[in-house]
Amino acid sequence: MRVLEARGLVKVYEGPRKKHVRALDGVDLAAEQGECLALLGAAGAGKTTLLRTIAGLESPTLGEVYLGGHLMNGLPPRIRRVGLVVPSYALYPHKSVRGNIEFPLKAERVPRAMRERKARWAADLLGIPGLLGRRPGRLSADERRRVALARALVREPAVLLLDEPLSGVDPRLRAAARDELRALQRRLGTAMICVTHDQAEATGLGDRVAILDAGRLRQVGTPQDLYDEPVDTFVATLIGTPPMNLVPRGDRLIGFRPEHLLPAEEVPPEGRVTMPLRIDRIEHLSGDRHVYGSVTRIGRETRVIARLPATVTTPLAAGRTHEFAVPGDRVRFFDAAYGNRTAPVRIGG
Ligand SMILES: Nc1ncnc2c1ncn2[C@@H]1O[C@H](COP(=O)(O)OP(=O)(O)OP(=O)(O)O)[C@@H](O)[C@H]1O
Repeated sequence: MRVLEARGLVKVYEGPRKKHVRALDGVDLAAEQGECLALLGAAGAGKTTLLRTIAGLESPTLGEVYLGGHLMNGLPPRIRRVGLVVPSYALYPHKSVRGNIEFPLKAERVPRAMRERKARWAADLLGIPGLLGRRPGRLSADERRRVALARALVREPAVLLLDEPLSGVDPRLRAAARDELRALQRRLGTAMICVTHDQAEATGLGDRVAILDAGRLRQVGTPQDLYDEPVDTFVATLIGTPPMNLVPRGDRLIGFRPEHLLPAEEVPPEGRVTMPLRIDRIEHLSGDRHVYGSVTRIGRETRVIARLPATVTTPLAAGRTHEFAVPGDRVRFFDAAYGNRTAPVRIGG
């Protein structure tokens, strides 16, 4: 079931010296019940504006927001079935954890007994029932994050909007925090939109990933779709580390991922594209070899990276040239002028 739909959202802000900023420039987006949609984009891409517009904290210049099939334009945030967590968590310092979690219910004049029951339920969900009497100032960053999530969940929203939910989490604990967030969401069955500027976090967290750039959605798809079938060089080089290699050839760019560029003897001859790679440097990373160098023959001489798994034991050394190859079905073609995906061209063996 579709719980959220944004249609043709445009948001124009008046910036300094009356210059207009198009923070959103025609965004169409939908989220299904139980789905986690990761919203990925660089600083200033419009991610926060999109969340705030869905939540009702900003009104769109053009376009509509539907929740549960109902038009939300003009309706205040408190009556929309959404929960929002901002990067700072924005907890009220003078209120206890219980006061913070109950706050959205109080604003709706929910009776005290019901408020207490719901706050307890949300605190149990986040594993923080022991903190209800504390003030935010006495909590760790992780505990504050849990309080903010409990407060966003207490009204049982149909859509949970999380702005950089893991940015305050110690990098070593992020994978566990991500799993926990997904488990929580599955249990509740809400839709979730998570903003991030980290591609690995977006593909790890999202059932689908929406890529926003300068207020426009470049592509929305499963992490696998974006990785295998990027619509343009922006997406191709954003998703995956190291990024996709792009070799200019006439009016095209020939794209292939570092993990698909292997010593030629490792690639079945049928349909492969071969190229000599002059090796500059080899890095060893958790069993893989990252080979840095330049390729020629298939296009203009270009620096590329090949990522070889530990199972590939071909002897290679800096300063040498070795024949490498990419399986034909792994090569992607882009228009050199605009970066859009194009039909394949023959580049020979
Ligand atoms: N209240 C505002 N008034 C004027 N311009 C704004 C306002 N809010 C955002 N902008 C501008 O709109 C654009 C999009 O901003 P937004 O905060 O939505 O991006 P973002 O993708 O969330 O970036 P970040 O990752 O830095 O938070 C930026 O150019 C920003 O400067």
